[in-house]
Amino acid sequence: MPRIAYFGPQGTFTEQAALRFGSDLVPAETIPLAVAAVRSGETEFACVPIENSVEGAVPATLDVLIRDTPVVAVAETVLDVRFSVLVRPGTSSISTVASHPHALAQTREWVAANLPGATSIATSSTAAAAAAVERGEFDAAVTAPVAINHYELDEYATDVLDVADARTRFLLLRQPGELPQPTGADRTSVVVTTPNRVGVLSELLTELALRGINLTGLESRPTKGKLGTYRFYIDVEGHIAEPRIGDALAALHRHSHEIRFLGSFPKADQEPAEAHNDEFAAAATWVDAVRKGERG
Ligand SMILES: O=C(O)C(=O)C[C@]1(C(=O)O)C=C[C@@H](O)C=C1
Repeated sequence: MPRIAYFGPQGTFTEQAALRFGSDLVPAETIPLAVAAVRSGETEFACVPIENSVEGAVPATLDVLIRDTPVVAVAETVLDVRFSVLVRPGTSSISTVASHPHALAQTREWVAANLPGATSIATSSTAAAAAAVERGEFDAAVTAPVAINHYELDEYATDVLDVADARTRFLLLRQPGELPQPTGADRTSVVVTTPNRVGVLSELLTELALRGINLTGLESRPTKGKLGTYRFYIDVEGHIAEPRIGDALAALHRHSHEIRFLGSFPKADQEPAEAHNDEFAAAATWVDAVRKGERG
């Protein structure tokens, strides 16, 4: 049974996501530590959050994907996000509310309306906030609903959320190896650093558009070097095994200083991509025949 390091401690949303991939779970205190477990070979996989429909990309995950030796995503899953507010039994007044910054951001209006005057405090994860409340450090924690099973706390409120239908997407990462088979509904992810000149980003995107490739995500993060220099994280529909995707990635390689492949894997929604692969295959067959002098 492969071991999966996950962004913990026990009771995080990420633990819920990781349980969809396996049951031999190893909690890590931070996202970098979860990924470090894969890089060192301590676990085969790591499960980490990558983006939330309300708060956007998870910067800690973007940053760790580009550091050190490569890791690639082999699967993803999407969880509906709904928070619980947990308190120590007998709590009568709440003046501090702790949670992961993404969770605090998604419940800001609820906290302002229901716990006026309470101070929000950021913790490393939602479950770390529950543990801190249990220890008496804060009055309340904004957590995943499953956290109630792991900590000696009471539910003060459930189904807490400012924006309905919030979702978080999680990746299952491992060291590079054999790629998952294409399914017809895949996502491919790369990160590139480009030369700093006019139009370079539009050139990258044009390479995708010309091949009928649907962009599903574009994020930038500072290179942490010179001010104003960025890396671009590009997600597209399709699998590197498809000629048009392979061709587009080769074009991105030509346009960039650095490129790192972050995986081709089945999309959680399994909605087939509009691939036009038959047209690309027919065109390649025609070029091949022309080269051989068999067609005009
Ligand atoms: O702290 C957790 O429970 C997590 O799994 C992290 C995380 C996130 O990074 O966005 C996951 C889902 C929620 O949006 C809030 C926090």
